[in-house]
Amino acid sequence: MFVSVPATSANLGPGFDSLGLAVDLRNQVELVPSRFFAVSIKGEGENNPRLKGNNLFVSIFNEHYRRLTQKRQNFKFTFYNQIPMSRGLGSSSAVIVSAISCAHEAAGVKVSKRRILNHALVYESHPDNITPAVMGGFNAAMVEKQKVFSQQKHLPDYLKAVVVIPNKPISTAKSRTTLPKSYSKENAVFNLSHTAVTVGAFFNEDWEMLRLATQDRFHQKVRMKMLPELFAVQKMAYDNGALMSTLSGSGSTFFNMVYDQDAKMLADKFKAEFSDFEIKILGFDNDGLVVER
Ligand SMILES: Nc1ncnc2c1ncn2[C@@H]1O[C@H](COP(=O)(O)OP(=O)(O)OP(=O)(O)O)[C@@H](O)[C@H]1O
Ligand SMILES: N[C@@H](CCO)C(=O)O
Repeated sequence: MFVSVPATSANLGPGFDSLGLAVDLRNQVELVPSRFFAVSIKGEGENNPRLKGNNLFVSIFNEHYRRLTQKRQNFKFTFYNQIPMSRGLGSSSAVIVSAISCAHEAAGVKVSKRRILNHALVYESHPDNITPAVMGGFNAAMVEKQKVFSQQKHLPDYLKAVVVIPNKPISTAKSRTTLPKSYSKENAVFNLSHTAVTVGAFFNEDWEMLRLATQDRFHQKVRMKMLPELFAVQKMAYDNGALMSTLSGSGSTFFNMVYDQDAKMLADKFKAEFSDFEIKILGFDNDGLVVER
């Protein structure tokens, strides 16, 4: 059995802890019952010995498998990872969502995507990455009484993401501690109004509106100062036709959305200027969590 989950870009500028979308880059895990516990990793993380032991996936999987079956059973897990770790592309959400889904599959218990999402909230308290990871597409999400409520919009093929992935990781947990404890009314109204128009622009496919609407006053500047080249990345994106250019999650990746025909030109400019960073052109993912039995 295979379970796969896409990478995600969260916040999308002003929509802190609420907005996110899924891109076409996946972590896949294969699960086979086995006499002995075994982990094999291909791709991202394959040289990280910490991931071979009791990693985040295995601990969440075991917790749910035991809850569902009251049994202990060994499995062989093979991970095919494409999502870079701690770079703001939702690697932790992909792991959390795939572990919960795999545990239900292995236990033979049917489960809806909505229920998986609500379980995922226990491990990641903000819903902006886990929601597109499960549902695919663009999502606006909120939490009420420990449940996620969200609205989804599929994204068209004629839009592409050009992602700039720095060689430096940023831990979400650590980066959240650097954010202000409170915001002025003026800045709160700024982010609230820009988030509202961003959501409207996605739903109405008014892509040109995103340039103005996706500005933020809550988190981006503070975080970008940790890697000041990101200011130049954002300027280059806007100078070369980007529809939006935002810090992806807590960083360090920068997410740039463009029309298909502008993607290669922008990617080439980034490659020429930021040779230490990885540049990828990605489509959007409208499927979210996929299980293949
Ligand atoms: N493939 C993986 N296998 C096991 N654990 C992983 C994997 N990918 C990520 N993790 C865990 O998630 C942590 C990274 O989570 P973090 O929230 O800091 O980054 P992110 O999810 O990539 O970024 P963001 O939340 O900003 O999108 C890693 O330190 C590791 O514990
Ligand atoms: N909304 C989260 C996304 C990263 O997981 C943050 O900005 O910290």
